[in-house]
Amino acid sequence: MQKINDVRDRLIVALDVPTVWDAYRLVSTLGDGVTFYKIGYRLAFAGGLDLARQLVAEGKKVFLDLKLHDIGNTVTEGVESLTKLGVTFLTVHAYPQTMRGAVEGRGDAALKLLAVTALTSYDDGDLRDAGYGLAVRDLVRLRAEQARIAGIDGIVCSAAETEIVRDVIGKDMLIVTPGIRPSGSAAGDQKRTLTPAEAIRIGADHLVVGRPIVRAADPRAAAGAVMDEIVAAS
Ligand SMILES: O=c1ccn([C@@H]2O[C@H](COP(=O)(O)O)[C@@H](O)[C@H]2O)c(=O)[nH]1
Repeated sequence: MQKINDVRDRLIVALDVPTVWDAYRLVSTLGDGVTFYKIGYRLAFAGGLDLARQLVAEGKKVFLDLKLHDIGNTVTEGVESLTKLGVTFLTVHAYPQTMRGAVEGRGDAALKLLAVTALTSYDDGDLRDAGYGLAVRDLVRLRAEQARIAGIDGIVCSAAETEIVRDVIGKDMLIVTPGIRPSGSAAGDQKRTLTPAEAIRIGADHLVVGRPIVRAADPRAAAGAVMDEIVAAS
């Protein structure tokens, strides 16, 4: 069982902002209440890797959401480079070759690899459009099983699939869930959403929240409200 010692680590705020300066301002606004940040494409391509190093040096945890996917050797070499950043989580797409390459590249480093099963903005129709013959739940189940076999540390899925995934991966792997929407907040492009309380109650380990906090009129209050829900449901 992966133990989360500090309940604050269960909330991961997605730093989906245009510049490193915006990111710093947000981190400073959120203060000690938020300990874990996700850096995705927007910021990674705008100085976000240096920011990741800096946040780690300041004692924050960082989830690098790069969703790597390439031939195995290239993934291995990319992951080897990323182990030097000191971040906690890195995502790869849950394709068997990709995951095996990532595990090889990670080697003995402390970095935890997360496999993205089916993006939370997808429903069964989107999967059909992309050429898949499986429903979301079946694809998530298959990929979670392949991730376990490949030696991956955790699964990214909608919290709605937590029970299916837990059944396949057992207690020793993590379940990290984007697509979290506090009640009343806009879903945006997310199609498979749950509230923070629902996600925690059903057994998700970490919740990723972006726009409901980042775009809130008062991000600190929004993050505080999500954290209160997490604590109450834990
Ligand atoms: O399946 C996935 C994988 C990653 N994400 C990322 O999480 C955040 C969610 O942001 P919101 O603003 O709360 O929707 C975003 O950075 C995505 O790239 C995901 O949503 N779904």
